[in-house]
Amino acid sequence: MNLFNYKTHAVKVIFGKSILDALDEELPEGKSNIAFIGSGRNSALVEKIKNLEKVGGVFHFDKIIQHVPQDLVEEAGKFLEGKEVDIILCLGGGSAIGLGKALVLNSNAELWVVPTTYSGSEMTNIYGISQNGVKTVKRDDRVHPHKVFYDPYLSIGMPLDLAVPSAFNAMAHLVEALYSRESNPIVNSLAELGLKNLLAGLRSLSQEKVMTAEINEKLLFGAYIGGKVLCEVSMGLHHKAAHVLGGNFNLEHSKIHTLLLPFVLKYQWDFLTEGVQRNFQAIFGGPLPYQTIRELQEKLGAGFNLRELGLSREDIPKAVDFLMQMTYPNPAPMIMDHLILMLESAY
Ligand SMILES: NC(=O)C1=CN([C@@H]2O[C@H](COP(=O)(O)OP(=O)(O)OC[C@H]3O[C@@H](n4cnc5c(N)ncnc54)[C@H](O)[C@@H]3O)[C@@H](O)[C@H]2O)C=CC1
Ligand SMILES: O=C(O)/C=C\C(=O)CC(=O)O
Repeated sequence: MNLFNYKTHAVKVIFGKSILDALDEELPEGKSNIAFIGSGRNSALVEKIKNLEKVGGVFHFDKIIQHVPQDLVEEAGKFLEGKEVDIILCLGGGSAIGLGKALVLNSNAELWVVPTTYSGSEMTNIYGISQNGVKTVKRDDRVHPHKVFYDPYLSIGMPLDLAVPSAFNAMAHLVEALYSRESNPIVNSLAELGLKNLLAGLRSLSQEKVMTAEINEKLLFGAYIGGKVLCEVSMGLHHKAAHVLGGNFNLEHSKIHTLLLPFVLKYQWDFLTEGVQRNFQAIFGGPLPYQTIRELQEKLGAGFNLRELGLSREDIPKAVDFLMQMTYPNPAPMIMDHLILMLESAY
């Protein structure tokens, strides 16, 4: 008998329906006022939402900045002051969703999310706000979205240099869930399912070289499960390293996740149990899954290195210092020289 704890969150997921049809069905009777958080790229859609029968007013805040600066939260808060908002509707990537999460902390509105990348933030109770160059990441169940809408046609025009790294960001959540100390049979099965969908989507993309609704559906499904497991179990070295390199050295979020993924999995490999190794091998279809991942990244034009992402070589020991100061469960021991070697090879 396996003994485990499993905490999950109440959220309604509407997968595969056009966002306008889905909103029409999900909005309560009467007239709802909506705070729409999403970039100006969505103005045409906002006009269509305004025309839905069950919509009262739509207040569109269109300034989105990665890592959610505190000043931006205050600016958006002022914009919404005095407006009776029933629903905060975020449409965009992790940055738009992050701003919506910060706003819902001071609001009685429900948080509804339409993700257009694969960050997975729409399925988590995690939020981050940055101030004076420092990003603070917390968990709070009040920021977990109430409803999530996945519309594969909406983000079909996503450029591949955004889609590919973002899909590897989702893969990182699933990979770390598979070896998380808190994992359990439910999270394990979910992680396998998510990885199979992401791999199928990425392999099709590497052949077809163009995003289709079918590929986007697979990637969105993998991202949905990726966000869910990110919320449900603790993450290890990979996420801490991405947090340090992204937050403290300002490297782009999804690209740093992409780069770290094979290097960190290699670092962990010998410390994974045989059962976990076999699980990875079965999912990725080869003896060394970290190699399979890197080869797939190269085929997709995402075989990045730390130098081109903007880190200077002298910053490697500084980054490792930050990592050594953090405490978190991880399969492989944190050994300073080994971590430096890992980042040197990623450089
Ligand atoms: N709280 C959580 O659970 C999580 C939070 N995050 C946070 O989310 C942020 C990163 O989110 P990402 O989604 O990677 O990037 P992002 O939200 O910063 O978007 C990157 C760029 O792509 C554009 N974009 C978004 N969707 C598009 C589409 N379909 N077509 C064309 N352009 C599009 C955006 O306007 C932006 O310019 C980071 O701050 C990260 O820390 C990421 C994962 C989980
Ligand atoms: O940094 C945040 O806003 C919160 C969590 C994440 O970004 C998770 C991740 O590293 O993808």
